[in-house]
Amino acid sequence: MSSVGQGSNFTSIPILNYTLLSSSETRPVFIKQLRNALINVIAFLPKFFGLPQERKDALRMANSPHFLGYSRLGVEMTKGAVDQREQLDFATPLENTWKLGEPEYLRLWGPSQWPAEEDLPGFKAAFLRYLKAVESLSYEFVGLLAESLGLPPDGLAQFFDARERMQHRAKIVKYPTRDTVASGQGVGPHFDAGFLTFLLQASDHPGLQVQNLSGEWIDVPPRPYTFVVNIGKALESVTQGLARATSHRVLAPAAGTSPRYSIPFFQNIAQNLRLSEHVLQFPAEVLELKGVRGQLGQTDSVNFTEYESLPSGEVTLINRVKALPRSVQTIFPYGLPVHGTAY
Ligand SMILES: O=C(O)CCC(=O)C(=O)O
Ligand SMILES: [Fe+2]
Repeated sequence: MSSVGQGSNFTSIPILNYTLLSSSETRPVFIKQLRNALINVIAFLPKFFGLPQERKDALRMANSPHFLGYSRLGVEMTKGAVDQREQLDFATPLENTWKLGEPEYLRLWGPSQWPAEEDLPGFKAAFLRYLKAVESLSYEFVGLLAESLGLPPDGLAQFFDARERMQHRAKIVKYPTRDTVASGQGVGPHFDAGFLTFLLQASDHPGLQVQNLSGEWIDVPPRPYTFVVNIGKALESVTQGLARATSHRVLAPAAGTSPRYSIPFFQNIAQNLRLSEHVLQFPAEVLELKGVRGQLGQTDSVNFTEYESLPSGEVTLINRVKALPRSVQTIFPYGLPVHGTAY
């Protein structure tokens, strides 16, 4: 498993071997289960995207107030420009408990739309296993991260509700080649929302890039059975910038090659937090590391800047509204619930 970000600037992506952290007998078992889960889900990607268009459209995101479902090529936008990708968003299992009068952002978590069993036997079961394994890894990582920043192992636990009341999101993504799409923007420059993203590059394609501390774009080549771990904007905020959010993008695969596939898992934080009310006390020697890093270059990504001022769930809703304007028109026919700064 690999990770971006380190004390000094980077021009290639550092690799972190999670298995070296094994201290108990259970970890190797967990790692084996995780690897099996990865192998099982990768095989479904061309199968799902190869379904007849009407079978995929039956799961359209506009059916879901939770923004979970299928988005056709050309409906999603980043920084106001169309992304050239097709995707199915789903999430860890959770019933929605929103009631009329409560904030709209509490509608964001709820059940997924899964492909019909007769269309793709085993799809739902394989992805539910995958979600469980990566969710568990993500919580372990948060504990390690807290320790690495000089906090107690549970020092970041206040940003999560009880596990059974949390929902984390994932999706499967297909990037067609430049032969068939209108631009080279697979997905434009952006930050992810919450704490950590575990991104599985599920085919052997270049295209993913991250911005280093000087603002240069660095390739992140896929390595079999590794995750790219992105730092989300909420984690940057609660760590007072010690962990800098990963600015990243995907370039469409070259003409004459084949489609690229990926599976990001986005670790959410609780929905009703105002991060400005949760100021962590880091040891002075850890805070000093920011000075060692020196002046940071500009990033091209501009989203999720509202964490300081708005409830965390609202920040996510603003992003969904900006990124998926067409789905929003159907989900909120009487007008948009929130208007964030334009990006
Ligand atoms: O497909 C990828 O490799 C990256 C996807 C991504 O950054 C996202 O959907 O947030
Ligand atoms: Fe991303």
